[in-house]
Amino acid sequence: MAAANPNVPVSSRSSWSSFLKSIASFNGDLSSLTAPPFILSSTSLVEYSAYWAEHPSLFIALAIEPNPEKRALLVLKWFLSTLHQQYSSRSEKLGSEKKPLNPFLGELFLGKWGDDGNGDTGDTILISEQVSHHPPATAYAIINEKHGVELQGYNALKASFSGAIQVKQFGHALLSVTPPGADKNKSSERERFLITLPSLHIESLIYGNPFVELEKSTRIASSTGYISKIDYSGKGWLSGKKNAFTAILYNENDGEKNPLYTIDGQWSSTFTIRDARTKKELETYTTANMKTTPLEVAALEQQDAYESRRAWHDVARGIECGDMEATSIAKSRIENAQRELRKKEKEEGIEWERRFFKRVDERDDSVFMRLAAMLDLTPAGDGSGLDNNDKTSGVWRFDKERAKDAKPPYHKVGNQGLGYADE
Ligand SMILES: CC(C)CCC[C@@H](C)[C@H]1CC[C@H]2[C@@H]3CC=C4C[C@@H](O)CC[C@]4(C)[C@H]3CC[C@]12C
Repeated sequence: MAAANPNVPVSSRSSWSSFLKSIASFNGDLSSLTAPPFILSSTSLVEYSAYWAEHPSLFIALAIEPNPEKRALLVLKWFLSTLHQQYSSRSEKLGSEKKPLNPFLGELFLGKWGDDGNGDTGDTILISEQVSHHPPATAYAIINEKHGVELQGYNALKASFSGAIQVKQFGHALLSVTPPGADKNKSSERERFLITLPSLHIESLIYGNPFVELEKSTRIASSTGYISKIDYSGKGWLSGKKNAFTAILYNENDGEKNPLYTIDGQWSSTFTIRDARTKKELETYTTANMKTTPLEVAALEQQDAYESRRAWHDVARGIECGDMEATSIAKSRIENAQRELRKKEKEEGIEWERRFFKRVDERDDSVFMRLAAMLDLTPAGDGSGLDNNDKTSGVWRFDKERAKDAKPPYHKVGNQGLGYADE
């Protein structure tokens, strides 16, 4: 079937067939799959953290709303608005999902979104770091100082094959908002949200134009007592449409049988928000109407050696020119250097020091524990997290101290610590 596939370039048809065969027996390590060049992306997975805030005005809108119920709704709306960017922007732009570069330990992706012209957004900064290589785990922090909004999280994947590539995400995101009038420096005055990550699978692989479909659910709990439940379904399911979902928002005291708001539609195109009490339609959100704000990243020559685009530059160029030999030489250079570093660390009995994140025992965070309990999630009890510690190499939190003096652009974070062009 794949051999006659119009989505696969003629020169790649036989390699696509063997790729499909290799998937059927793969061991769950997505990075070990040798995919044909036309499906390779020159972007590293560490960049994907940016999808959380490509609409800065929706991100900061949370902090401007004084009513906690409405704030919870804005959080849900913002979360839903990120799904299009996270999961379908690549297939829309490039014609299919692509296989990203597998980040190396310590790889960084740093940038900022400036004011997006939709009001007084201020700067929103992004720090993304590969905190583990075996297993691969990425951590990120997205911070808008001006409005006191901060998102942080980490994620890792577990893949398997059963007719389709199935991917379960481990990890979670934590959002912290300063409501109007609250002091952003007092943690007791900040409102916090715990966000779980959806599972997904890859569709249309045999036709050569793979795309992501979300599965199962996302739950969001807020420290003011609101819970959102988003249930995903795809083409073969109830609504019959791809990328479909239904969501409810309720107060924990009322229970999910008494929702305050409902939202349904397709996360990749349009969805409708309704007041569940009056059944009144409040808003129809259309992804196509939402322009993304470009992330500003330092020029290559100003970047640190560990910054993703600089580190992968030669590999990316090889992929873009379809020069697989140059790609593989450049890739081996990175892999060998990493192997050397790991060897040296082992000899010295030390561990690679993460630049912006640290491992924590989340049981020390009582608000987090309450949010987890609201969603019926329990840590393993050994400090290994809500999510299997083996899969994420620990519970990762942003270490503000380490980033304290940092202001964008984060040039030259290298071995000199956090330094700037103007330093
Ligand atoms: C396209 C086929 C041939 C290869 C398989 C590529 C795999 C590795 C790709 C396809 C879609 C990708 C996912 C798409 C979106 C996200 C959300 C982001 O916040 C974390 C990474 C995550 C979860 C990606 C992980 C890697 C992924 C699962």
